[in-house]
Amino acid sequence: MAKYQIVMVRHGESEWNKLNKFCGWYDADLSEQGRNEAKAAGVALREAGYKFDIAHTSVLTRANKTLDAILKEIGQTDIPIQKTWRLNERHYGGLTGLNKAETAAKHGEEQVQIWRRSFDIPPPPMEESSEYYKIIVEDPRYANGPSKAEFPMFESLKLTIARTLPYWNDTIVPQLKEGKKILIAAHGNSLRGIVKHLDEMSDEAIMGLNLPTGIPFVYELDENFKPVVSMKFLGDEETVRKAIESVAAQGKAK
Ligand SMILES: O=C(O)[C@H](O)COP(=O)(O)O
Repeated sequence: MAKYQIVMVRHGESEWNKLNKFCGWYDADLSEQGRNEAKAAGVALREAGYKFDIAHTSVLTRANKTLDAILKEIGQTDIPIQKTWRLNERHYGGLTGLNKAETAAKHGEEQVQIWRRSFDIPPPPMEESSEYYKIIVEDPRYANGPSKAEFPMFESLKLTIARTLPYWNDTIVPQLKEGKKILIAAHGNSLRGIVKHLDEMSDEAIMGLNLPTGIPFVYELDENFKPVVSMKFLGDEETVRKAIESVAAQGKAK
């Protein structure tokens, strides 16, 4: 029997999703479509009657704004919001800012698929000479963490999970145990990490999972935090399928 329930949502389309660029820790804003998706996510949650006690999000604007739009739509802008770098998108290293289709044309679709979806093969590191290096490393939102030693220059999904899971275990699970109703607004790969953990997906199986932007999904968990209901999307099947396929297709050479 389900004891706990938690809702998660990947941010709406960002300006860099729209341009099909590897984004990672670059702080791209929502696109107009992304703002609409965030609002629609709020409408879906409102219509399904969801209410929350607390929300968690990354320190990146696209996730924060998605959360704000949802809370506005469900009339809950006053609930506590906890922001953490641990829910950030994976750091895309030296790929940050590159167009995914152009990268596939240059290095091959297979290589891009490995960079995007392999469990433990990381992208190349972000060099200090990158135009994004300082913008990210010196961003004041990281003043309280990650520490210099923890600050990533690239991340595989495995490395992403290694910094996301402690937050799940030490912050989110205790709140669920207290009976809190929780919403997480985060990113494709930080959420894939949580999904992999909850559904005990193999390193191979997780490669096939793409999360759509802006469509909330629900987990119902038993007393041992094992899913009774897994990844139930609040959207019609066809819309969800198409949104997932379009994320998967981002790595195809045109
Ligand atoms: O950081 C990014 O580029 C995306 O938000 C996630 O990208 P991916 O689907 O290529 O992993």
